[in-house]
Amino acid sequence: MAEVGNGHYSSGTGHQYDRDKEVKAFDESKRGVKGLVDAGVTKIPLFFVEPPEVAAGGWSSTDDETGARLNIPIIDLGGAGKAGQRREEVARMIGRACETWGFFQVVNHGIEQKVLDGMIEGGRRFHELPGEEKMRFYSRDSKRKVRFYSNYGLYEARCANWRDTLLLEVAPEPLDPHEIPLTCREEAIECWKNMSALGNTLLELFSEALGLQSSYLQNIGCSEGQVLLAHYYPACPEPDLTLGVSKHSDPDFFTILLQDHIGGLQVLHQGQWVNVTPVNGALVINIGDLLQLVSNGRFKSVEHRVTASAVGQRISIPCFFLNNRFPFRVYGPIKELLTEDNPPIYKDILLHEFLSHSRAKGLDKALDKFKLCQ
Ligand SMILES: O=C(O)CCC(=O)C(=O)O
Ligand SMILES: [Fe+2]
Repeated sequence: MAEVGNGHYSSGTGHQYDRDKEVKAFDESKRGVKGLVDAGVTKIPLFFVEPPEVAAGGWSSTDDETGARLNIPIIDLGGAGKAGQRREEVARMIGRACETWGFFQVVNHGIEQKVLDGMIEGGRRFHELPGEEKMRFYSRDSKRKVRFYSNYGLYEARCANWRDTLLLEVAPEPLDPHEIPLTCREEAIECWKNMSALGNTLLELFSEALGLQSSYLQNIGCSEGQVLLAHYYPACPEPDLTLGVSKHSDPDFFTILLQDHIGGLQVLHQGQWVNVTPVNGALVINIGDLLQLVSNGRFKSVEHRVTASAVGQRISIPCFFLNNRFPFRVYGPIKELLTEDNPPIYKDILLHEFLSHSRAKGLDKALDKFKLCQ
């Protein structure tokens, strides 16, 4: 079996494969994975090939021990407003979902369907622009608040993913709307405003579920920074050999994710990959590493991945709640949550320490390094 992901690779045919050179050429084409598909590739480049035990074709299970299909919880936010009748009940349900799954879907979240559909279509229009037009947004410079790229960490990752991304850093500093590509400008602004409001409601519910004042998590800056992405997963000619996103947990406080009807997102639950089945109009919410940290491990930042598919294209729109513009902010387990029976399990850490470790680790779980007892 061929060995991949260690710089130089010697294929079964005996010729030398220069991985670094291929990766660089791919990056410098500035056309992303969509560019490969448009060029008509029928075999994926080797730097996309996951080891066989990792690729999606190798393992997937979605049933519990009774054979019933496992699913992440779906929570109805109707009546969960500030003075709503279901507020307490919903906070409890959310708390349970965050403790057990780290993932749930919400319906009746108050964001109009046309805003969601508009953003999916806006994302699609951007990624389906002619290559030359998209190229001018192509960048890996994290100082740029608007950038198109394929594979965050392309050069560091063991293996590339079958996916392109448009990134918009919408907060904490206001993003000049003129910087956003015209093909999705209005849609992105509308989507972000709505997701930002929903994010604040969720933070209140998370705070209440933890037994804290409603505004606690907002007050410590959990919704200060927001990054809106439009991922594009082209159809893949060899979907069993690669992934749309490798297994990872999100390095933020939490994520709101809009996905289209294609599917492919999977959550690692009790050792099994569970499909996050698309529900029309629903949004997927997941806890990130930083909420796991501040909740002292009570809320779980759960690993997930996206499979590649022969059908497509799939579009997803995550909004990450993370502020990487205040690198010297310190986060650690919230003191009010600690007792003799619940001592801190993590250190207090500087945001930039955590983020640079998380970046260096690529897409693996970074929080473990900051445990007090290793
Ligand atoms: O596209 C998806 O469904 C998930 C993407 C994801 O996990 C991420 O961007 O961190
Ligand atoms: Fe993720």
